[in-house]
Amino acid sequence: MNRFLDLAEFPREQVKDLLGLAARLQDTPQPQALAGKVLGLLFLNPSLRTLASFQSAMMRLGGTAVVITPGQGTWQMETRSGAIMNGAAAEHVREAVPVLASYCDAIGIRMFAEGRNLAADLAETGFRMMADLCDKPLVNMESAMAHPCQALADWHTMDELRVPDRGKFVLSWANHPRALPLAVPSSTVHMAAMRGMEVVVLRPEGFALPDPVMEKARQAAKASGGSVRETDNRAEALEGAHVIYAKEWGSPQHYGDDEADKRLREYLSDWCIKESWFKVADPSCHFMHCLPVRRNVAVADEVLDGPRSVVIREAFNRMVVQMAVLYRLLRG
Ligand SMILES: CC(=O)N[C@@H](CCCN)C(=O)O
Ligand SMILES: NC(=O)OP(=O)(O)O
Repeated sequence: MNRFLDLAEFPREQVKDLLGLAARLQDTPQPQALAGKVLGLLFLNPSLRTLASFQSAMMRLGGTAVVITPGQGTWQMETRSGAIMNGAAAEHVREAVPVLASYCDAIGIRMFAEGRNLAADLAETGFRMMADLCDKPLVNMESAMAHPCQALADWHTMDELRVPDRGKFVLSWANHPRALPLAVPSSTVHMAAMRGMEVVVLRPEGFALPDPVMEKARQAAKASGGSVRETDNRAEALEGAHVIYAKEWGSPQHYGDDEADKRLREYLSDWCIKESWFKVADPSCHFMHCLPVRRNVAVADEVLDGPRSVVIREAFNRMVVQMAVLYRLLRG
């Protein structure tokens, strides 16, 4: 394994192997496994979990991490091809990425969707360009359409909680003041399908996930024996759910049109997940969210502070599974 860009690039057995390694590293620390290794982390967007969990994962395995945050102590970076660089950016990623890679044994890159052209973001044009600049093992720390480290951590979290492999997984749209990217919902729906679950995407009209995202998840479900469907019928979706996973995302129909997206959500303030949503769910039902989350807009305090919420465990498991990813990338 020399790239970790999308769970879809790995057969199910290899993902299971990574999860097994993560569990072993959790039980039996290996503080020298990556001694002398250097990980470079390039953040073109903000982070708490990804930043801190990669640094701590690397340190727990005896390695070290270099963090680059353009514009905050580092030169602002240009990403566009052919740009005339007479603005704020002093350096282009065409130089910055290979320079960083030359100091490091592996690189992580975070580069969110541009959010203007859906087809370009679906094709991962930005992240592909960055990946082509890097000749070292590479980790996707969230691109336009994928957040594989989050997906792997969420799979591990469900295994720990003994959520049935064939359990019902509801990915519910949640409200947010602005249109958020499709990376997490896309990766999440695919991960749950790959795990073999009965996946239901619950979302209001206008927020259906793009066809290629649903099709990719359906292919994964076909291989695993799971299923994927979408609905706007809340009661039917939540009935018997083993997991309710909340995520905010922008309307694919109005991609790049913030005003139209905003008008659509004027009437959607009741898409704030409350305890009452769990009434018809399975009694064991867990609540998941990748964080960060806006309290009482996307999810009510009573859910985040209640016993169903496993959001802190999910965040902790980012460090656990990333130790396995780094181990495989740097030691094989
Ligand atoms: C608030 C926000 O921008 N959320 C980002 C990051 C989520 C986790 N990395 C998103 O929705 O993709
Ligand atoms: N879940 C997640 O990736 O969080 P950050 O954006 O804080 O890294």
